[in-house]
Formats: sequence, structure tokens, C-alpha cells
Amino acid sequence: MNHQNMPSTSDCHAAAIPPDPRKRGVIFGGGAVGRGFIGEILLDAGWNVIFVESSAALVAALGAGTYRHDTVTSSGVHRKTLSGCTAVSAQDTDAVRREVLGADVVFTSVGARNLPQVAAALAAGLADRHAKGYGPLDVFLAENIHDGATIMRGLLTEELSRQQVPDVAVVLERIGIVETSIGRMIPVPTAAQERQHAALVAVEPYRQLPFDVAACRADVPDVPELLGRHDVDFSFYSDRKLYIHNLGHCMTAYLGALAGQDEIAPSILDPRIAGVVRGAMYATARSLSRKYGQPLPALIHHSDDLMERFANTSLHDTVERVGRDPERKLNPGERFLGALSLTAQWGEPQVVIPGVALAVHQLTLSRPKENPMAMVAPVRAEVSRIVPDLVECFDELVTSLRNGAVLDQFIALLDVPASE
Ligand SMILES: NC(=O)c1ccc[n+]([C@@H]2O[C@H](COP(=O)([O-])OP(=O)(O)OC[C@H]3O[C@@H](n4cnc5c(N)ncnc54)[C@H](O)[C@@H]3O)[C@@H](O)[C@H]2O)c1
Ligand SMILES: O=P(O)(O)OC[C@@H](O)[C@@H](O)[C@H](O)[C@H](O)CO
Repeated sequence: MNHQNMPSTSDCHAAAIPPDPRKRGVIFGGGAVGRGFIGEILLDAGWNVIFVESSAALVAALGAGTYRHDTVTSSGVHRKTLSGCTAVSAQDTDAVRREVLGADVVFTSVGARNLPQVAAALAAGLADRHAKGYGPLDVFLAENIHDGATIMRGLLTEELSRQQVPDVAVVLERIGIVETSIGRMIPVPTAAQERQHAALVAVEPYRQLPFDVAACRADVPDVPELLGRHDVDFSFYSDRKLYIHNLGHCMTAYLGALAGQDEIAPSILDPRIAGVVRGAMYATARSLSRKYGQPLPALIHHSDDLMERFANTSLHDTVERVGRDPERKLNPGERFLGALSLTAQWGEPQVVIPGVALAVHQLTLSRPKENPMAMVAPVRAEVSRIVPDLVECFDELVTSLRNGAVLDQFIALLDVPASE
């Protein structure tokens, strides 16, 4: 869309300042992924970025127009200053509405639980665009959420109806809800980093963003890191992300916690943990290769590369961040039960069972006031439905964790090599 005619926040300056020819990307969420990844690739590609943020501190920091961005590897830091952004408060509904009206693309990166508020804010702007006869727009979901497009379309439908917008289906016909597969790992900034600058963010070097090109309604943004393939179903990428990357990552976090680690890198550098994690990642890699007819060596290479990336000692990613929200991670289709179903169908579910047991144990730890058995029961029922032969093994692992098993005791119960 050409924004030279856009009615937007800059209209009142139109006489004095020539219109900005850069395209406008609106990013809901200026957090780790929003500013550490999406903001970076859009700004590097010459886009104007408008962050919509609910944290006043981040609105102030990003609204200053520049922020510091560190890319870290085990051997050093590449530091740069990103510029060309603005920020509006998510609470300023009129401003958000104007920004959506003037957007060439929208991204969300707020966390799954915050999508309903984003849908409410987006809906008004989408209705305005429709009323003015604007062209199609894509909303990219930069979230870890299974079946996110269906969820977001449902939320927008509800919200447009609630706002009594006529022709909801027609409004949404022109809106692409585009799932992405975010592979870049970005830790929560430390207090020391926040003291240096409220928007400072440190990221790993990986910066490809596969997305569901088939879901796009508008032109694909001219951003080189966006990878859309017409010859491979996007579900291959989303499954690969959840069942290799997120499964292995979260198992590393929970096993690391059992070993008393706070960070991911030292956890995966422990050969006892690496053996268990590799076993699970290779099993899902083999299953995905069979399911999608994709070459196994590339998936094994992907798994090995991920394990090396987990071992980035400068990233200081924490077991807390990677393991957070076990309830969501235990949803059907998510990294644990989804990987269990996948491997039950294509082979080797037994190496995923320890992950399910660790996750349910983490859930009980995160809610010390609730009855643990009430939290275990629904997961156990799913395990029993998917792999009835492995329920006993699941019970044994959960019991050992409840009885305070340390890493060696837990690993001794597994049918995997202690190290490779
Ligand atoms: N950090 C990673 O390595 C990583 C990688 C892949 C995917 N993800 C996924 O990306 C998403 C974002 O994760 P993150 O790590 O950036 O989290 P984050 O907490 O760092 O960032 C989320 C940001 O959204 C803001 N926010 C919340 N509700 C909002 C609203 N209604 N409107 C506008 N802003 C709002 C928060 O203030 C916060 O700044 C999640 O779905 C996460 O699972 C994270
Ligand atoms: O964000 P979550 O809680 O779904 O998962 C935690 C991490 O595995 C995840 O954030 C990864 O770092 C990310 O998906 C990789 O880019």
C-alpha cells in the first residue's frame, strides 16, 4: 500500500514535512521478539517500525527512536544501534487504531495469553480500513502458539461482531492471518541490561523467519529474512519448531533445573542432559521426516545445530524463561503431547515420555497450593489415550520426580544412553 495518501498521525505535519516514503510495520509487543527480532529485520530492511506496547517504560524507550541491539555468540558481541522506530501505548486505543489504519504490515509478538487484547485493538483499525476501501493487509503472528491463525481469526471475528461492525466475514476476507516459526532465541533482558537502556536486547545470530506464505493476502514484505515456501506445507515448519526445537529446549530447561542449573547453556553442555535431549529431538526428527517426506539428514543437522545454539554461553538464556507456562506447553498438540502423538504414529514415543513427566512435574511445582494429582490426572489420561503401553513408565517417572529424584536418579529410569 502507498502511504503517501494515508491519513495517519503524520497528517498534521503534511505541509511542512514531506511524506515518509518508507513502508510502515506495526508491531504489537516491543518485547524480546518484537524488538529483538521483528523490529530488527524490518528496520534493517528500511521499514518504519511502530511498536504498540503495554509497558510504559518500553513505550518511552522505543519512542525515542533508537535502541541498542546486541547479537551474541560464545565468542563475542556484535553491537549495533537500530533507528527508525516509534512507539505508541497499547492503552491509547485511538493511536493504535490510526496506526493499524496506516500499516503496510502488522506483526504480533505479545504472548499467546495477550492475543485477545490485541484482537480488540486491531479490530477497530481493520474495520476503518474496510470502510475506507483499503487493500488487503497481513497480520503475522510472531508467537509460539499452536494453530494460532485459527485462534486469531476467531478472536477477530468475535471482536468485530462485538464492535457491531457490519460484514465481518467480508472485512476479514482481506486480512491474512499468517503463522510464523520463530527460531531465534532471545532471553529476557537482565536487570543489568535494563539499567544500561530500557530497550537493550541481546539475541543469538540466527535470523530466518519461515512463515505461511499460503495465508498471505497482501504482497509479501520485502524483508530478506522472511522465508515463504510454496512447495512445502507450512505445518512442516511449525511441527519442526514445536517438536524438535521447543521440545528439546524445554527438556533441557527442566533437566537443567533438576541438576540445579539456572541457565540453558550449562544445562545442555552437561552430557547426561544432552544425551536425553538429543534422543528426543532425533526421534521427532525421524518422525517428521517420515510424515512429511523430508530428508532425514537435514532434520538431524537441524537438531545438532539447535543443540549447539542452546550451548551459546553468552546468551544467558534461563531455564525459567524456557520452561515457563508449563500448562500451555502441556496443551494437546503442543510440544509435549503433540510430540508424543507424532512419535506414537511414526515411531519412538518412549523417548518423549520423560519430557511429558518433567513438564507435568513442573506444572505441580508452579502451583504449590493446588492438588498435584488433579494436575497430573488430565495429562495422564492423554498419555493413556495416545500410548496406553507407556502409562506405567509415565507414572514411574512422575512418582520419582515427586519423591525428589535428582538428575542421575531420573536418568537411571530412562531407556536412553546416559551420554553420547
Ligand atoms: N523470546 C524468545 O526466544 C521467543 C522465541 C520464539 C517465540 N517466542 C514467542 O514470542 C512471543 C513473545 O515472546 P517474548 O519473549 O518477546 O515475550 P516478552 O514478554 O519479552 O514480550 C512481550 C511484550 O508484549 C507486551 N504486551 C503484552 N500485552 C500486550 C498488548 N495487549 N499490547 C501490546 N503489547 C503487549 C509486553 O509488555 C511485552 O513487552 C511469545 O508468544 C513467545 O512464546 C519467544
Ligand atoms: O516461548 P515459549 O514459552 O513457547 O518457549 C520457550 C522457548 O523454547 C522459546 O521461546 C524459544 O526460545 C523460541 O521458540 C526459539 O526461538
